[in-house]
Formats: sequence, structure tokens, C-alpha cells
Amino acid sequence: MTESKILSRDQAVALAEQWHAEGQQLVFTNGCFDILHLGHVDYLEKARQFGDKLILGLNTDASVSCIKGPLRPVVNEYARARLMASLAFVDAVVLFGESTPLDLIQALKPDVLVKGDDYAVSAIVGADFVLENGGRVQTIPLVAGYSTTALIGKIRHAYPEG
Ligand SMILES: Nc1ncnc2c1ncn2[C@@H]1O[C@H](COP(=O)(O)OP(=O)(O)OP(=O)(O)O)[C@@H](O)[C@H]1O
Ligand SMILES: O=P(O)(O)O[C@@H]1O[C@H]([C@H](O)CO)[C@@H](O)[C@H](O)[C@@H]1O
Repeated sequence: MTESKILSRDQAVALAEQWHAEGQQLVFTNGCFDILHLGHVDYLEKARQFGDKLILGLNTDASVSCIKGPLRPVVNEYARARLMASLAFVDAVVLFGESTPLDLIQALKPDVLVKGDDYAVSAIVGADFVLENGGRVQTIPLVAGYSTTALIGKIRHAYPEG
């Protein structure tokens, strides 16, 4: 069951240490992933190619609400975690409740930190830490026309009565 990919922070740290001991390159990325869309899938599949294993940090519901507003997320954290874990190129999913994944990144010590190129490298949380530890920071071009916000807008337009 892909649900087994959903790990606690301690489990993920232990797995990262095991993978590093095996000489495997660990890729990390993070996000809210509220209403999964093509842009998410495209960038995650590409992110995985930067190393051997991909750990995904997923914002908890409380964290998403803090970042994206009280009406978000529309998909709860368990459902979002299960959806992300179902992707073959995602090797582990870890929920984090902070406003940023910095503590998680410092605990996992990834070799490659990835975000979509809606973020400048200088604005990517954890970039300094990963670079100072000899790792790389990669951004991946967005798939034009896809965002959760845009999807919500389309749904609201199609069903104005809500
Ligand atoms: N169209 C896209 N193509 C590729 N990557 C994307 C795209 N949209 C978002 N991402 C990436 O997916 C990750 C999660 O982003 P997020 O969950 O905020 O998606 P979003 O669609 O931008 O959501 P929202 O509209 O709520 O901000 C981030 O690393 C972001 O760079
Ligand atoms: O889904 P989002 O909004 O792309 O994810 C956020 O990314 C932030 C990013 O890592 C900042 O560099 C992060 O701080 C925030 O917690 C969300 O994961």
C-alpha cells in the first residue's frame, strides 16, 4: 500500500540516513498540493530525476490555512498525503505543521532541494542550508496555465451557487 510512504518526521530522518549510508542522492521538495494538478505531477516527476529518492514535505491543513488563507485547503491533509504517496516518483511523504519546511530540511539534509520556478532560488526556504552542506538547489519550469487557485476559480465560475 502506498499509504506506507507517509512517514513521521523521525521515520523520514531514519530513512534519509539509511539512503545516504547506501550512497543514494536524496531529493527534497515541499508544498501544499491542494487539488493536485498537471503542474504538480510534471514538476515532481522531474524533481525525482535529480537524484535517487524523493521525499516530499507536505504542509498540514493548519499550515496551509496560515499560508493560503482560512478557506484553504479544500482537500484535507490525509487526502493530500495519500494522493502524493500514490505517485510512483514520490518515495516518501512527511507532513509538517510549521509555516516553512526549514526544520524538516535541516533534519533530512537533502542533496537536492527543488521547487517550481515560481520561486527564485534566493527565496527558497532551506536553499542556504542545502548549499552550505554541499547540495544543489534546482527550480523546474512551471507548466503554464495550471494552479490550484486557477482551478478553484474555474470551479466557482462553473458552479456559482457553490
Ligand atoms: N503549473 C505548475 N507547474 C509546475 N510546478 C508547479 C505549478 N504550480 C505549482 N507548482 C509547484 O508545485 C509545488 C506546490 O505548489 P502549490 O501547492 O502552491 O501549487 P499551486 O498550484 O501554486 O497552488 P496555489 O494556487 O494554491 O498557490 C511548488 O513547488 C510549486 O513550485
Ligand atoms: O505549495 P507552495 O506554496 O509552493 O509551498 C510553500 O513553499 C514554501 C517555499 O518552500 C518557500 O521557499 C514553504 O515555505 C511553505 O511552507 C509551502 O510549503
